[in-house]
Amino acid sequence: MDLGTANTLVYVSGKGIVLAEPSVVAMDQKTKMPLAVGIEAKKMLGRTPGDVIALRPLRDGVIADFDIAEVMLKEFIRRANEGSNVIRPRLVIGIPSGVTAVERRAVMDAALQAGASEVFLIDEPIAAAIGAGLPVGEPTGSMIVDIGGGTTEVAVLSLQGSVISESVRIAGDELSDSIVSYMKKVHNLTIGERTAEEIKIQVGSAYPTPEDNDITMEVRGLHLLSGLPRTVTIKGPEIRESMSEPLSTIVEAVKRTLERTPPELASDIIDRGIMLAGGGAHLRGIDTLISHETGIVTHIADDPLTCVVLGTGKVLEDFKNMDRVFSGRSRSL
Ligand SMILES: Nc1ncnc2c1ncn2[C@@H]1O[C@H](COP(=O)(O)OP(=O)(O)OP(=O)(O)O)[C@@H](O)[C@H]1O
Repeated sequence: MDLGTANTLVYVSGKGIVLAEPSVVAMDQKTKMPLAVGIEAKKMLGRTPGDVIALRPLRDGVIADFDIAEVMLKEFIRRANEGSNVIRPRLVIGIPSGVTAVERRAVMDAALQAGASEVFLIDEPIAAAIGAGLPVGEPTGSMIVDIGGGTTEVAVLSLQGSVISESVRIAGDELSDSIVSYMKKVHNLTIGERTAEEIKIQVGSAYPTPEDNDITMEVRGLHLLSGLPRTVTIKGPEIRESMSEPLSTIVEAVKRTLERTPPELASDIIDRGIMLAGGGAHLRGIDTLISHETGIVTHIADDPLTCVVLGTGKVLEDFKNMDRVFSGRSRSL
């Protein structure tokens, strides 16, 4: 399972990826009953009546609301397990490398309470690198940059382990938040997080291109001064500019990791290049920006959003040979 801030994906041994849903739960505030989990709940974000709330139980890659996370995990495990005769499955979960022991424990406890028989944790950068097809098991350096919703994970890996790694709690969510602030400050327009994400995906970019100025989008929101709905047309370059701060934090994390990399592994990375994974790798021009700032060729994984779950899946399928990759393990029930 890739238990992500933005999306949760589940891979079942022998079947492949069986579930990919937003990490969102809609609850009835009065009865405390879940009304929807996943895609249906995401549609409700920012659009709920008074007694319904749509929540994201994870923030910055870690569990922010334990009870809601448990509800979500229970439902996803149920859906992934439908039609199978396994009652309490064994679970491998990818989590950010920078989390504390308490945060790791919270993930294991939530998964056990949600129905898992045993839980293994794997650091997301290792899972992402395995999923992206990097030769993680060999004595050669590979660099992975996984830009998710809540965290950006940068790691240099060799022999199934992470030699140097850095996890910053700045990723796709902060890029969207910067757009919300920019729209408020410059266009006097209040927009929700879903609209900001749409802007980021449709017109956002990390590096200038000649066609940038032609990319426009009509954005609807509430005008701050009149208090009424208003439509504003925005252009690519202003949105890129609005995201410059979180983008430079991501680039700095990559540079710092490179500076700390032992020379032999650095030479492997120059040969192989940097691999980008996570939904943020889809941001237009992010590969060019990182390549320009580091001087190292940067590739985007084939399907960045599925790298972590594919990596956990490969570990699950080859459990005996991959036991060194786990960073945590619960006692079996
Ligand atoms: N085309 C796109 N352009 C820019 N950003 C995108 C695009 N598609 C998805 N994203 C962003 O990718 C992020 C989600 O990525 P992903 O599913 O890898 O994160 P996650 O695993 O849930 O998060 P984390 O690993 O931090 O817990 C979101 O912020 C989303 O807005």
